[in-house]
Amino acid sequence: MTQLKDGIPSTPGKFKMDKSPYMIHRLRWQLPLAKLTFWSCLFLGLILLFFLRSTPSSLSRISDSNRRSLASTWGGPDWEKRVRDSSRIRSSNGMSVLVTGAAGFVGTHVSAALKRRGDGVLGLDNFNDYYDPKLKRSRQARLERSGVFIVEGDINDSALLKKLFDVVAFTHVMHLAAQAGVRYAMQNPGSYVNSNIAGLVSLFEVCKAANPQPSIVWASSSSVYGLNNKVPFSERDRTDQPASLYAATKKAGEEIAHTYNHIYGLSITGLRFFTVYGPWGRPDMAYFFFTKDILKGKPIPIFEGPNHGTVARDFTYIDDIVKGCLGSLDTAEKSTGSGGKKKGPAQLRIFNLGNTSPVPVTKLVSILERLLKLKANRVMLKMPRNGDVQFTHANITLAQTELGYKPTTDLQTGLKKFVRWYLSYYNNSGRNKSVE
Ligand SMILES: O=C(O)[C@H]1O[C@H](OP(=O)(O)OP(=O)(O)OC[C@H]2O[C@@H](n3ccc(=O)[nH]c3=O)[C@H](O)[C@@H]2O)[C@H](O)[C@@H](O)[C@@H]1O
Repeated sequence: MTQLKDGIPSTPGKFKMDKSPYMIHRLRWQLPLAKLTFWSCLFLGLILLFFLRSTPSSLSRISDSNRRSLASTWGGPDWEKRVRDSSRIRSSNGMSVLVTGAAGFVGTHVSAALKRRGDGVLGLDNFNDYYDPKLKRSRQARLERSGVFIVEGDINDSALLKKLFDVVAFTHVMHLAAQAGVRYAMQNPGSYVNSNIAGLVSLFEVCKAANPQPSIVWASSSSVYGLNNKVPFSERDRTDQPASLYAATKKAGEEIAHTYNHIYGLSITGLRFFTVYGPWGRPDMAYFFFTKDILKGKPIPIFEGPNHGTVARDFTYIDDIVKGCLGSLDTAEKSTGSGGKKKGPAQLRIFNLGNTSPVPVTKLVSILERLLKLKANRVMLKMPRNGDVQFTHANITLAQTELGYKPTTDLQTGLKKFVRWYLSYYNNSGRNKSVE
């Protein structure tokens, strides 16, 4: 590209006069053939340059992430032993669970909880840099101390997934690997398609072919309710008006789950998480970066709806979500297929996992101010049209009945635990101070 750029003549003024069709006509006949060929090549080159430059940057980002995943190494007797040891069940009636996205926020908590109660747990994570990978490495170190091995690899790597199922007959898959974040979908759409659609299909393909087939629980999102304004959101409400590409990929995931259940007899449970927060959380989420910016004295952009309308979220504490995930795994029926063939109807479920108590974002900031003993520099902004919805509110009756799901942590209590963790993680440990 640089070469083409460098090839632009230093006297581009010559081209300016070409605006007149008459001049073009005259030049075509007057210039020697060689000159004409030269200018034609240059013109074509410029078109090519323009085309290359206008290619969405997201595509180059996809290939970046592919390159990263290709760089991952796996295999060999030592590696297989670690995989087997980590997946070994240590309690009666325990399960052997492959947790994708194990170095992520929800993945790390679910993996730890499963391990604590004696289930076999193997993590899988590609450690991408959507947010600071150092935080993911810290979560990994914690999990490793409790005996959970995280395989470094991508859910789009079918060979790796097949290998994992060759080494271990997983009874369950907890699929939490995804490209998260509502607003980032406008910057990097390809990443959402790559992880939330292609990655999901890649995982289902391997699960469907496995013998025995595992039962699958996976993370959908409250964002599938999109522009639905019937509150509280019930699983029966319409979900065909997503407000972001992120939501659309999660909704697509729900439909893809239906087909794999229908054709191959895979037992699949989708969980619609409602704005999960807590210790070891995601730095891209508002409660996390508000905390960071209040501490730094930086402005806090707070979105408001039309006519200064309140923007609110059904913030749900991580420990409650973990209980919902474990309840889903525990009540998941077996898949009915084997070797890629369906033998009978299989379970297909969707649950809301929320807190049933929406809180305005302004209130979230007030709680943080009290906990941090600092005044936030609030900047009220009209909610940008970048995928956000004005409010979320879960009806959790179904999860209550079927999973025994009962959230117990209010936002004040949950944020207190988050702030305590945040201060100890970033302030007390010098090695983490650089985290942005
Ligand atoms: O419930 C979900 O399914 C989704 O929850 C969150 O999405 P969101 O609720 O938008 O969470 P945040 O990005 O933390 O935003 C929380 C609230 O703060 C507001 N906000 C965000 C950013 C900002 O600069 N200012 C601001 O007021 C948002 O409008 C929203 O009401 C997660 O980021 C998604 O990955 C997840 O799927």
